[in-house]
Amino acid sequence: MGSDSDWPVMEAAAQALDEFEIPYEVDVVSAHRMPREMIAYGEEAAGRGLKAIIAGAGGAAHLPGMLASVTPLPVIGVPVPLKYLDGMDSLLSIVQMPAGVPVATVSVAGARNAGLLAARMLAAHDADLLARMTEFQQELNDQATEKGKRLRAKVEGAESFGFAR
Ligand SMILES: Nc1c(C(=O)O)ncn1[C@@H]1O[C@H](COP(=O)(O)O)[C@@H](O)[C@H]1O
Repeated sequence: MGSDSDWPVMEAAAQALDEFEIPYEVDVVSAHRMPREMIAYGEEAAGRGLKAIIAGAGGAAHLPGMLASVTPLPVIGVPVPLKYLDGMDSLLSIVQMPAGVPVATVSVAGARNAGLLAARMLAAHDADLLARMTEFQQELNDQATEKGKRLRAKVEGAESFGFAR
């Protein structure tokens, strides 16, 4: 991430990876403030065995795109909302990449989905992880079904006491 101040948002990516027991590293690598280190980080990532990079940054968020330009690994960008502009600045600077240099951009503050997307990328080549991802999706399905059931019971219960829908 561009700064340690992004961690409260980015932590959700780490939590998602924890849930799938995927090892990861966390670091501050700013394109603006430490350009040489950022280039070295990107250039060395694949050789060090990393499989994907989740890059979160706020404001004029050049980090995800710059990393994508120096690594062949998939890069997932997380727009981090700051005090002004509600994250629109970060979203637009991450999502509007020129053709040839892709960054998979998640929603503003969508770090959990960034973690889950990285897990899916790894799962494409890992049968066990793929099975766990399928199980996870089934749990989401079951939870949504349960929510519908609870809501129907509540509304139908209210009606039987004479409340309007
Ligand atoms: N967008 C970038 C980059 C970059 O893109 O290289 N480096 C830092 N930042 C962002 O600046 C914001 C404020 O950082 P500070 O809280 O350290 O002042 C953070 O959201 C960071 O991601």
